[in-house]
Amino acid sequence: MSRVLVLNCGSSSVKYRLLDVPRSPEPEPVVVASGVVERIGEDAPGAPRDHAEALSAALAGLPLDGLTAVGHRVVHGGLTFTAPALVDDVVVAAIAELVPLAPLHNPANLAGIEVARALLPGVPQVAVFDTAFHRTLPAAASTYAIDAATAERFGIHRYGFHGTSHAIVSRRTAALLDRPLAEVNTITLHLGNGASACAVEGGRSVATSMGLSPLEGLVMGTRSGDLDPAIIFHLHRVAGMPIEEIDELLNRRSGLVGLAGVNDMRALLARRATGDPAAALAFEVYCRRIRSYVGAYYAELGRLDAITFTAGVGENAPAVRAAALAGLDRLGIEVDAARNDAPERGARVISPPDAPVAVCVVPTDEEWEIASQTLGVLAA
Ligand SMILES: Nc1ncnc2c1ncn2[C@@H]1O[C@H](COP(=O)(O)OP(=O)(O)O)[C@@H](O)[C@H]1O
Ligand SMILES: CC(=O)OP(=O)(O)O
Ligand SMILES: [Mg+2]
Repeated sequence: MSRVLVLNCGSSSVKYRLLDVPRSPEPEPVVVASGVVERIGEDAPGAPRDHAEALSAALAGLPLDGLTAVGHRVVHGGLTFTAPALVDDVVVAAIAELVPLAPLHNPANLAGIEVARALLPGVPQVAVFDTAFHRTLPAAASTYAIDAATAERFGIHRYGFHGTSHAIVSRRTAALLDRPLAEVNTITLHLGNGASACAVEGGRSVATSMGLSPLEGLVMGTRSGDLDPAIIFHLHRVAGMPIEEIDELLNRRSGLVGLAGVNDMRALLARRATGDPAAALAFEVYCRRIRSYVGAYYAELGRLDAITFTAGVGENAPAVRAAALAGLDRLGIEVDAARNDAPERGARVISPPDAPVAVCVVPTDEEWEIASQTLGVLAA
């Protein structure tokens, strides 16, 4: 039995989960404790001042005796990290060097690592990167068509994110269909606050919608996803917006919140149900973008066995699943209304029985994937 603490440190929150993992062959982890400390750095009574205070609060009272390891979610591993890494000073320095590529995410991840090292001396710490799963992208998929020397010099490259989720969800899709992973081609749709699509060919990521940063691709709660880069020049030159303000606009005031004033899909669906035209349009833009990626990745894969929805929206919003895949029956993609609307929670198929493409809902479990990769590093 191993006990692993998984930490996902965001800019204003720390999510933690303590897992007991029995020995193989088929380890089913037991969640000992889990929770979230929010509002870090907010100027409010009771809000933790910084990550150190938040993490101390989270760890207080947890049964950490005999802890085997701490697994950290680190969003950006650049090209440096193709696999999870045992944390030492060299790894910390390498993650710090990647901060300019993920200014919203990596500093918080790094703070979590530093604080956990200080609070839990002697416990091995492992960094598990969102980007690592996508290091299998073929060059043609990871290369932006800009001046090659400039791209090389400044690390302009499609890195991809949500890799732990796309990895575990594509594996669980193959298991759900009772087929070997190596034979299954899947499009995984991770629709949470951040959202990304991934084409997975026999377990390997071959295309993904997030790129240099987690801003590209699908429409998200507060992020725009894809847009014409000239919009940025226009806002700068014509609207006179400083670059920092445009960054903030596209990352925090766009997507669903920009279009309809709410970033939460539940709130958006409630507004749409009242006939709010802005909410209806935001929903259409959100679902249409997903459909475009499904079409593109189907073409990329050539043969498609499954489309899998996951994360908060993907697992819980039948209306999004139905609308995103509407009109694709000529491609063998169909959603069965009764199956889609059934209030089930586990991994399940929602397409009609003999459909050529299995449409699935598979709950993600990034924490379990991080714990399992963490133990993998220690075993290596
Ligand atoms: N029952 C539901 N119906 C529709 N959307 C939901 C439901 N439950 C959660 N969501 C949405 O899931 C999103 C959060 O997804 P989650 O995967 O938890 O995000 P995070 O990226 O923070 O891990 C929110 O937009 C929320 O509205
Ligand atoms: C990379 C990313 O977008 O992460 P999240 O969905 O947690 O914001
Ligand atoms: Mg998430």
